[in-house]
Amino acid sequence: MSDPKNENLPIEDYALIGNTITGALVGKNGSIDWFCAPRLDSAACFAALLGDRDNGHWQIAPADGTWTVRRRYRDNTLILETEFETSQGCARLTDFMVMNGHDSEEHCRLVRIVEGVSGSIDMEMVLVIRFYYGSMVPWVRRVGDARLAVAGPDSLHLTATVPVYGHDQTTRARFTLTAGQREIFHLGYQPTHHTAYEPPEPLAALAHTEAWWRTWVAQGHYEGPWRTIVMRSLITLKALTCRSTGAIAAALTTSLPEQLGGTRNWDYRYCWLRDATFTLWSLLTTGYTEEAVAWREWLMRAVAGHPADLQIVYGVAGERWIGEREIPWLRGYEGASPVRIGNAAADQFQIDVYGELMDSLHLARSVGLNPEAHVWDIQRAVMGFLETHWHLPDDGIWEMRGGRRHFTHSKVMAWVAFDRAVKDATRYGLEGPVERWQEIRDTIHADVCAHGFNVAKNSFTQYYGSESLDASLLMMALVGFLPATDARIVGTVRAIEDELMDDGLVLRYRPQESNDGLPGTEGVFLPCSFWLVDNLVLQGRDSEARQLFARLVGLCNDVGLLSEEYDPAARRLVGNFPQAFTHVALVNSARNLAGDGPAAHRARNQPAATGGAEARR
Ligand SMILES: OC[C@H]1O[C@H](O[C@H]2O[C@H](CO)[C@@H](O)[C@H](O)[C@H]2O)[C@H](O)[C@@H](O)[C@@H]1O
Repeated sequence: MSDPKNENLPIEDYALIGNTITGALVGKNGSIDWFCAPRLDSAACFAALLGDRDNGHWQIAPADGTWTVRRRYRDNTLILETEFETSQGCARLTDFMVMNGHDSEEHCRLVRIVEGVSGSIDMEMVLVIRFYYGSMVPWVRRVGDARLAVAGPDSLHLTATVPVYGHDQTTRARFTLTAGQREIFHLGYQPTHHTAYEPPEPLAALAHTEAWWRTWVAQGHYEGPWRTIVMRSLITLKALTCRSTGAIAAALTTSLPEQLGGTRNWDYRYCWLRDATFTLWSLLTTGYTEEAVAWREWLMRAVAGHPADLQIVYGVAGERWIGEREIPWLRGYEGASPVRIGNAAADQFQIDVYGELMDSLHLARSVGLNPEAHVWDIQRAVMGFLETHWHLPDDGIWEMRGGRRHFTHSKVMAWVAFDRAVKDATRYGLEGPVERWQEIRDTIHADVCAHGFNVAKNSFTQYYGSESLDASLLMMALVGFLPATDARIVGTVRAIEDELMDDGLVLRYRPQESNDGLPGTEGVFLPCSFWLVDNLVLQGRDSEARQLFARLVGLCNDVGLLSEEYDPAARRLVGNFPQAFTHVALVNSARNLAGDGPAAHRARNQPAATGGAEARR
């Protein structure tokens, strides 16, 4: 039953389950092909997603291998139900990770309940555990009714209501399900040195987990249009937050390729200041304040130290060392290699993160989440660093590896940092130097308008003096740098529509024009496509905005999930999955379309529209 062809499933065939410390991807074939434990940035013990079946997976499905599948999440939860319809009848598989308030970050429990719905179906379970990213075969032994798999520091306990047997470094079970019959499998991770293990009572855990998610959802106040898809995005964002540390990861996976068969394969299981602040915007403005407080505490711990040592990305507990390396024994998703863990972007200098940081703390204050006094002290220290560094070239929002430049978007975000510093100091009576910040803010504005705008193209461009376009410029109006109706912004949006789109969706930039230091190319970037929706809304191009939004929502898979990018030629999702950045952008656009989103909120902060005469050069 387990796929003998060893082919990877399409990315859109996966659904997410998780416990807000780690998560797993369940395929439409009932196979869990990606699972890192105990944290989402720990080593994977199922890594078939990035290699072969033998790199670790756990499949429960009808034995004859031919079925049709329907899937859904139980309403407002992260509990997945997969129904297999076969010639023998129908079976329902319910998958979830136990939400247990008392669980430490070192434990994690996966439960799979399979029920006969009709007929009498032969079922099979195949469990291949390979610790350390698919490389380590564990020693498996019986402990009472359970099987215990151990490899060094990691162990997994399997309990099942049907007999299991070991063969060829695989644990298997075969059983027949009749209508109304229920069988339960449970797999728990814990560090090997924790000798005592207590499996949960699965049905009580199911009820508790369902109630946990419903209670969480009920805390929010999003009632606008597209509620189903927006709530699924918010639940996905919550699943990517780390309950124990407050961090917010960019995605669940590493190395799902930006181009099928390509080398642009990166590890996203970390906390980017940029992605996390964006996520915060979505959660905070839909009523989820607890996550904002937890993230702010995470942030203050992570950035503690000299402002010059601030990184753009950290491990989920704030670890600074997340050095990038390749995993040569994994062949890569559909052969896209290398598979990388860690991320060298941690050593980059990216000016936009200062703007995102100041903007998110500004938002937190504006919704009444008044931070402790030391938060402003850290912000002032960060601003002191930015005063002497904003004018330097940097690596930019897209983390290009082709050398530092004066990226226009980076300078705009430096403007945001000074703008929000001035506003916070003025509104809340906080210590300045306000006048100096005002001066620098105005200097940066003039600098961007003088050097980032290309008269011939009637557009802002990727970096000072360049001819190239870049979708990050769509943020200029969204952060309030200029009004969306300013002639220069209108020109930039038009230029992006004319030159930076593929099949009606937005590319980040054209790699061949932008020297990003990498071979190959990539798909269209879904967050940027949502940013275009936001700009269209702000320019009053409502029906075009709605049309584009509907197209983007249509790219969600059957359970409402999106990755980072989309390949219009192959008509497939590409890049890491599910991706916070994309789901944030979806939530923001839905709210912007309803007239109550961040774009409108930030637009209220911006200077009056001008014809842009001062920008001519
Ligand atoms: O495409 C090259 C870069 O891709 C990754 O960065 C992207 O993902 C980050 C996390 O979502 C996001 O913050 C960034 O803006 C994106 O460009 C990767 O992490 C980089 O190492 C890589 O150079």
